[in-house]
Amino acid sequence: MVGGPVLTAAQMRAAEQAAFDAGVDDYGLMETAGAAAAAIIWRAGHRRDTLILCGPGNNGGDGYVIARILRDHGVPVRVAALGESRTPSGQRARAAWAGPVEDMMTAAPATQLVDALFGTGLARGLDEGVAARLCALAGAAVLTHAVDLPSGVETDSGAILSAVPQFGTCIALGAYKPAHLLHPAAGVVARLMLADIGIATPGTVRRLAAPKLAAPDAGAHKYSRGLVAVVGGAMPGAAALAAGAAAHAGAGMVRLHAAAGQAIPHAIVSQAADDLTDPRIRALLVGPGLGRDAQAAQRLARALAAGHPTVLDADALMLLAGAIERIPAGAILTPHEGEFQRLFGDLPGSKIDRALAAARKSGAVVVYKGADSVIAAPDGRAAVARGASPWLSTAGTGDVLAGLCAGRLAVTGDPFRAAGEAVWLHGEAARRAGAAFVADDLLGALPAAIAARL
Ligand SMILES: NC(=O)C1=CN([C@@H]2O[C@H](COP(=O)(O)OP(=O)(O)OC[C@H]3O[C@@H](n4cnc5c(N)ncnc54)[C@H](O)[C@@H]3O)[C@@H](O)[C@H]2O)[C@@H](O)CC1
Ligand SMILES: Nc1ncnc2c1ncn2[C@@H]1O[C@H](COP(=O)(O)OP(=O)(O)O)[C@@H](O)[C@H]1O
Ligand SMILES: [K+]
Repeated sequence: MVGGPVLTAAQMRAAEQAAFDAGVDDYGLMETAGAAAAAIIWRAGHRRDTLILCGPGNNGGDGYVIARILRDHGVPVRVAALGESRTPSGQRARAAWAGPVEDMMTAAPATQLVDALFGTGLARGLDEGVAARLCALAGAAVLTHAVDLPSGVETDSGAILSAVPQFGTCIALGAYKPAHLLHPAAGVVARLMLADIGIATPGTVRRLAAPKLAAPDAGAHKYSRGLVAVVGGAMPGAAALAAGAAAHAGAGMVRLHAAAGQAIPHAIVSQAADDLTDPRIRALLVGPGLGRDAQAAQRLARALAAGHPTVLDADALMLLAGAIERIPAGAILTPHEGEFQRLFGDLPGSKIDRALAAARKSGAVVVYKGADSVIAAPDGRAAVARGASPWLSTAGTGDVLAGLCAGRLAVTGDPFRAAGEAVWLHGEAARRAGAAFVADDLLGALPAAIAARL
């Protein structure tokens, strides 16, 4: 479920320093990084004429290494710099290129553009003229690659500090950085590649990867696979969507506690009374369509008192604003931006930092939703999803996600794992549903999304 590590600029520098302290050669590491990036660019572009933009730091140094290697492969390469190289490794790489270096502001465009202007050392936005030139050269190219990061994005927050063009590929060196996964920066890159540079990059924040799921074993029965209880409320459709998602997510049985007579899938057991005492309940979901009146507050209180592993979404989160101490330890919370703000206020740092702080404060696994969903656990683990379909921005998809969380929680008993699997399945179902789907369509796409991970 967890993929490659996600390191901030400071953590990446520390990882490099640890490698240097252990005897790795400074310039050798740049050669390794440049070679890894060059291999990816060569596979994409072969002998297309190429312009490599090199900045003054080590990102530029990578660019000179890439230029030399591509030239050795017979690629017609030109290099254009933004000033002199200021780091010892960058200077050495430039000397080893031993070819002409044009001025970036006047260099002619090429079919393939490589951006090696700035990476993790970017301190402020590019000067307006430089950013405009980068955009013009990228716009004139057919293939575009950003080395480590697109120049102009803030490594740790994913903010865009100056105009950045769209890149076909970004080659993350050694580890992902938050800007590879967090919006708006994540949106300027179509394809993200991780290049191994041979150093250890330890970290508890990872990219969310495809999970490995298991089919029920031969002796399974509906209760052994997990009973999910969904507490419905004022808006019956929301709880019905969530119950359907929980059933498709692998739970053996789903009970929907809602007023009788509403349309729900036949597989869902409807029960009018809120009898939540059944000890076989492995996950309880409350929030979608609950409402926020006194009756809703009462039903929430009963659900929390039942003491089952709990998923809290939507109205339940709004009702708990100002009372996060009522959130049971080990629960899963699935707030969107508005709900997150109401629950936790204005926390500092990146979306990853905020999700981690919220998980620590609440003692719950927090699924901080959006185009870049962050799943954070109180113990400091986090997984960041990239590339969710923007078609998910339609009513009811959050209810489906909450149901998936409950279903996976019933199956696995592990809130962090369950939340990660749910976010991945939700994203995969959306990808399979294509364009212009509605929340109900996600349910139909779930079996194939699950089958693909068995
Ligand atoms: N430390 C290492 O040996 C390695 C570093 N690597 C590369 O090095 C990059 C980091 O290198 P650096 O720390 O040198 O940083 P960068 O190459 O990202 O740029 C830093 C330089 O640009 C200047 N600068 C920052 N923002 C500017 C702006 N808006 N306009 C003009 N100048 C600006 C800084 O003062 C500094 O001189 C990584 O992203 C990666 O590409 C890789 O080669 C792997 C090995
Ligand atoms: N622009 C977007 N791109 C990708 N995913 C999105 C986008 N907007 C919303 N989502 C996802 O869609 C779901 C919406 O949930 P939510 O806001 O609770 O909606 P609702 O309450 O209507 O179900 C979340 O899983 C969220 O991560
Ligand atoms: K770059």
